[in-house]
Amino acid sequence: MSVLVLGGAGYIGSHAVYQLIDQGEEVVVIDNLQTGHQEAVHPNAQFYQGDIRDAAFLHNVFAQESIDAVIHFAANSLVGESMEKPLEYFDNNVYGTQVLLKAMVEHKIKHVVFSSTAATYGEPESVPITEMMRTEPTSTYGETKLTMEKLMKWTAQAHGISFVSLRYFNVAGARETAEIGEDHQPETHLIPIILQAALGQRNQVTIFGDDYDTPDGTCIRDYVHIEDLIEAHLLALNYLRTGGDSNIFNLGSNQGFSVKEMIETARTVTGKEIPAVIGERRAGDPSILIASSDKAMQVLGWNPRRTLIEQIMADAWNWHSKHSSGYRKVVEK
Ligand SMILES: O=c1ccn([C@@H]2O[C@H](COP(=O)(O)OP(=O)(O)O[C@H]3O[C@H](CO)[C@@H](O)[C@H](O)[C@H]3O)[C@@H](O)[C@H]2O)c(=O)[nH]1
Repeated sequence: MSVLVLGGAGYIGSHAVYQLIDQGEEVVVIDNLQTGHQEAVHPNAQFYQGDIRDAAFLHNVFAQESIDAVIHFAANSLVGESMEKPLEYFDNNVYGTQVLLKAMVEHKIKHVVFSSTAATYGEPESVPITEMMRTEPTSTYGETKLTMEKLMKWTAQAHGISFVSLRYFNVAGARETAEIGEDHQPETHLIPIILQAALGQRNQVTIFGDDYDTPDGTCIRDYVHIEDLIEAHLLALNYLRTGGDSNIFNLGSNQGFSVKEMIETARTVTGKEIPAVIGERRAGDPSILIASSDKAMQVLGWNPRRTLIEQIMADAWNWHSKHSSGYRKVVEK
């Protein structure tokens, strides 16, 4: 049987495919290559280019392949962009998931691991954030992911499907062997931006606000190494295949670093100056997001091992310095 990875050419999906293949799984990848890069797809995966909103296309893939489980990463995921294009986000993320679930029901596929986000919580009442806390997204992106979780919950209940939703905090780093890494277009994520500045591809990093209620005034985030994060997906797959009930888990490292601390860490790791200036706050940014991942540790047996921020930064730098233009030829200044 194969695992179907939807969005397997994106940053997180491509890392999942590599680890699944390392573990001896047969992998089928679907990606529309809108935000993914074909070079990121593992050469041993069976690749289909197409869109999950295309019901006939999905039906053909399910009919051709022997699939027992799906890992669903296929979604637009930029908070800022989602505020400008809400309909596009609901269409791709929510409607796409509806089409997927319909195909799963038709083809009797019983398990799905879902890529969710800390953005489902919005501004937290307190940190660390547990899965029991209120979900009140402050962005369209977070709202679409929460809606996708709800679609899954009700469909799963009615049709005997089991799902695990994994709410990621700030995913960072790259595969240690550096075949694949983090490259978004346009780039809005902090670590790639810092490292592009270290490579001289940007003149500086703009810190989005230094007047938050945090020790140095800049936003605090919980950065989790992508390889640890993907290990949780493999554990979730095993959990579902062995009869585990539908469930939701946070994935973070239970520690927070400010934007200033991240820039300082990058200066140490890269040995580069990395000029930084203070800019305006970015709309929709909560001041502090830190996960409690205790539930994933207890129920799934998750054991994140790459929790040193210097190591996360060093692995990101390893990929960026070897692929200085990402998956493209031209990098925007
Ligand atoms: O040029 C930049 C880019 C980012 N930041 C700040 O750096 C922090 C991290 O930003 P970013 O890397 O864009 O991540 P988040 O906005 O925290 O969102 C990430 O983490 C969320 C979960 O917490 C996911 O849902 C999102 O998909 C993912 O982009 C935030 O405080 C930003 O304001 C800057 O100061 N300057």
